[in-house]
Amino acid sequence: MSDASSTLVPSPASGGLLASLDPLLRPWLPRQRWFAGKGRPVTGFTLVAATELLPPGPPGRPKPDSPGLLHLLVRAQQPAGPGLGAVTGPGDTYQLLIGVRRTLPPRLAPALIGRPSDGPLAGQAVYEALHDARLTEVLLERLRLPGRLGALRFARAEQGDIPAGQPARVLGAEQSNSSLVYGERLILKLFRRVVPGVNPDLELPRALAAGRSTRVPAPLAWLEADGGAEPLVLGVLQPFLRGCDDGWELALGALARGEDFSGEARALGRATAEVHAALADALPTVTLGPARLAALAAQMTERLDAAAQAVPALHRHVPGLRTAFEAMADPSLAGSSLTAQRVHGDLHLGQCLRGPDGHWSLIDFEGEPVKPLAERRLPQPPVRDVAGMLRSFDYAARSHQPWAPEWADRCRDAYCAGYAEAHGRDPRDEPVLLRAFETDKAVYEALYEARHRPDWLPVPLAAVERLAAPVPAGARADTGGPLGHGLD
Ligand SMILES: Nc1ncnc2c1ncn2[C@@H]1O[C@H](COP(=O)(O)OP(=O)(O)O)[C@@H](O)[C@H]1O
Ligand SMILES: O=P(O)(O)O[C@H]1O[C@H](CO)[C@@H](O[C@H]2O[C@H](CO)[C@@H](O)[C@H](O)[C@H]2O)[C@H](O)[C@H]1O
Repeated sequence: MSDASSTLVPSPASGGLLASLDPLLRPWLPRQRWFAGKGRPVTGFTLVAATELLPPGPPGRPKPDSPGLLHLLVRAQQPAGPGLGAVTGPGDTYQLLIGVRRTLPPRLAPALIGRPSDGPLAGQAVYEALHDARLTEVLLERLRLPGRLGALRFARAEQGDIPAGQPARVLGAEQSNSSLVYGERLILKLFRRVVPGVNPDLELPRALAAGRSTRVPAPLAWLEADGGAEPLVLGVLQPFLRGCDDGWELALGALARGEDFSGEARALGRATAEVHAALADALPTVTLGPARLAALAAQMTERLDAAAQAVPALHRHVPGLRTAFEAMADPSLAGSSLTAQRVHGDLHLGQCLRGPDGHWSLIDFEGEPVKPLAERRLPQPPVRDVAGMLRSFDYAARSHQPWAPEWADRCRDAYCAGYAEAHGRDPRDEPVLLRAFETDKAVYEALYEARHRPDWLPVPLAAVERLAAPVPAGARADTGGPLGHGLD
């Protein structure tokens, strides 16, 4: 363990701090859902930055035991794992919000991280601050007032109210990050694993807001830290879309009731196409000629090979899956060029929220969390998002007992039809591309599930089996064709 700072200046309060937190954080961090380095031991921590957002009150007076709020950026040292990609190499940086109290009220007991035995916080309760209403209020107040504090910078959008005094609740634990909902009016997403550079989850919603898109909540404020050449985006505050249902829950509900979901799938296709059109208007597009398409195919093959090292069940499918990427690299099959633009990057049913009026919004533009930031920000063929949604209908159908393949086929078709209505291009007319992107996504999912939810691994593996089968020439990607479930 070392307290050496990197490019960020630790506050004076940080001396010896990390050494005393180390024994607490080592077992606690890997248990967190958002911890990206699962499966490898944490061998130590380096302090990147420590900022006191609220100094703890002195015990006794004026208020007995008022809490302190400490903002920490810590680098967790881990041995690199095989095939796990750059972002989970040694030294991912995590954002922690730490509450400190001498006496922990019983309601905060589940948030306890531990009590350091030495150092500046010796004997005090150190806990996850997001569960303490007093501390989440401090965070909101900071976001209302732009400015700097230590390594942190608070910024506000030119437009949009941020109401004060909103009580916060922590959103459910099944997230790659952590979110606080303030008074059912605002939602603050706090990124957990943070990297320097422009974060697409701030960049794209801001660009869409500037273009007056109604499909994405506009950022109201954000929090960054100095990160050398480029800042680290730590959190984004947005309006909370009240009374929304997410597409995943709605799809599972429809399945459970034996209901068709193709009307919603069609509306989702339209919403996706609208967001794509707005992104293409707002941000640069590029043409991918044969060489760039071949390079893209090569990257997908590399990802496949790396994933197969980490997920042995993928091994026997590698030759079949490679054919999907080879076909994409072949201009006679895939066409000689296509347009790439900024896309969502990790679109699935859980990222789609339907309002009480039936209007669909898209959220979470962070991209696939395991990919390096630079890669997530590259223009991509929009079919990447389409493929993500097609996979999601398949996921929903597979998580239903009994498996409902026709339900998924209808949704997949309707989604593409809706997309075509709003965009003018039907994704099913590009079966080679669609198969390549669906394959790339299923491979990503296999890696994701192996790492985070091993019980779910059979879901992407079933798709892998289907996608590894050779495609007859001239086939169209519809429910009766090679991308449908007929081959399962
Ligand atoms: N603006 C919003 N309004 C309402 N709910 C939201 C909003 N943004 C996010 N959510 C809810 O928060 C959950 C997690 O948000 P998300 O951005 O997907 O975080 P993560 O990247 O950690 O998964 C979503 O599934 C959704 O239920
Ligand atoms: O929402 P996140 O940004 O955290 O995305 C990650 O987690 C998702 C699961 O929560 C994962 O999505 C996969 O499972 C979904 C069902 O839970 C399914 O609808 C998606 O199609 C499937 O990809 C996503 O891949 C991952 O990046």
